[in-house]
Amino acid sequence: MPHFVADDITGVILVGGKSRRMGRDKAFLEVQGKPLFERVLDLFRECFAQVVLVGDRGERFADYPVRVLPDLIPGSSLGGVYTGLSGADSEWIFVSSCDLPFPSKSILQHLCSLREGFDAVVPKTRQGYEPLFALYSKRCLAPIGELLAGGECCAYAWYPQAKVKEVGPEEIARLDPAGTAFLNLNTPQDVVNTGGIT
Ligand SMILES: Nc1nc2c(ncn2[C@@H]2O[C@H](COP(=O)(O)OP(=O)(O)OP(=O)(O)O)[C@@H](O)[C@H]2O)c(=O)[nH]1
Repeated sequence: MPHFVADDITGVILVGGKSRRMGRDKAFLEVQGKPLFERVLDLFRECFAQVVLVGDRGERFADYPVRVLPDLIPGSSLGGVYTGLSGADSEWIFVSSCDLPFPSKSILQHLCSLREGFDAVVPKTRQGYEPLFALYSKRCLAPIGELLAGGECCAYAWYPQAKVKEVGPEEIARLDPAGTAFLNLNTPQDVVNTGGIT
């Protein structure tokens, strides 16, 4: 029997977007011999009973036995969160972007343990919110949908309309002493800076 962190949460990996700064599809950028999105996929499969990808050009993932949901509202990562929430069978989803080389299981577990009484659980480091490695319930659909319908796509502009639990910098630092959990790769220089990446 697998020991999931939670079998009532769907893991949602965002694989849309343009990868303009990277100049090539970030999802398939290899880190230590494995495509970036697959590193998150492996973690999510270990943690959650269901995992889906959200993004366009689903045929890119034909070799993987995973469901791909096309964006309902294309053009932003928040639209991807909205699609994940709409399409998931479960009340809760855990969202990750596909460009985190070192997604943290400790942070994931901690966030999941705090959801009781909240609509979303979101890390907040000294750099600000990390909405693309966070937990959302379907109660977030309405405020996110309203924001997107108004043409806005700021990932956290809807927080005042929901009960959002913030997990602050001290807690995050304790769970991620190396400080790599939210490192994401946006440019070829980011890849060089990270080192050890082929
Ligand atoms: N499903 C979906 N995911 C998206 C969309 N835009 C961005 N993402 C995802 O959100 C995460 C962060 O993406 P960004 O780095 O902000 O944007 P990007 O378009 O991938 O890259 P740039 O073109 O360089 O800004 C990545 O996992 C992307 O795959 C979108 O419109 N739909």
